[in-house]
Amino acid sequence: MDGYFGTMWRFHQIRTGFMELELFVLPKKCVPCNTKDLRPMTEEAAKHLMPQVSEWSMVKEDGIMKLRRSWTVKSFKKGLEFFQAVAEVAEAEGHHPDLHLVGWNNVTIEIWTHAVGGLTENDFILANKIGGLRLHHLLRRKAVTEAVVKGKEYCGGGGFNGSAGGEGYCDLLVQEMLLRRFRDLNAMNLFGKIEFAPSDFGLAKFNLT
Ligand SMILES: C[C@H](O)[C@H](O)[C@H]1CNC2=NC(N)=NC(=O)C2=N1
Repeated sequence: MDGYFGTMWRFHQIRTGFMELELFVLPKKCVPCNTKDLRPMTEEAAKHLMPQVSEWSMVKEDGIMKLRRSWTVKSFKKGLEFFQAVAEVAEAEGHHPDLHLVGWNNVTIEIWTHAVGGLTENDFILANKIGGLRLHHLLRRKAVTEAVVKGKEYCGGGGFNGSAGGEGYCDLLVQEMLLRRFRDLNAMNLFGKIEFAPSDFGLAKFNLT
């Protein structure tokens, strides 16, 4: 059964046995912010949609709800390149984020609908499109550091060496945890693909391609 939630949401109610699954499908395109009777969504409605933009957080400042996400870029100039890529998307959507570049390499983007002083579907659409940009070449390779740290944590004495890859000794349970973590990092598509080759005698190798 399909239904509509608010002006633009379409969701499918899929009866899977006893459970009713509601999948919210983001509309493809922003609407002009001066569309008649466009109004800010409630905090409840916004929370319902946050799983669609899982890498973003929802914040409230001076009573205004916004979507926020941060990255660390390789350099100041790469930060501006990052903004340029975001600007292309924003211009195409006719909907614009607030861009912050502080401490030369810390990027934060906030998205909200100024015309209504809160969140609308446009903000979620734009967040999704920004999240879909392949910008890992501009970003500091936190993922590997994180994976290395995780590796060290998980592997105790063994640990990993090298930032663009490495190997370490860890038991199969730890390998399973690392595999899941690397899958999450790869799914975020923020950095190069991390190949993680667990082996059955505890030698876990990973490489950032
Ligand atoms: C008419 C056009 O939709 C408006 O000027 C747009 C431009 N971009 C915008 N971007 C955002 N984030 N909020 C707005 O209200 C907005 N208004």
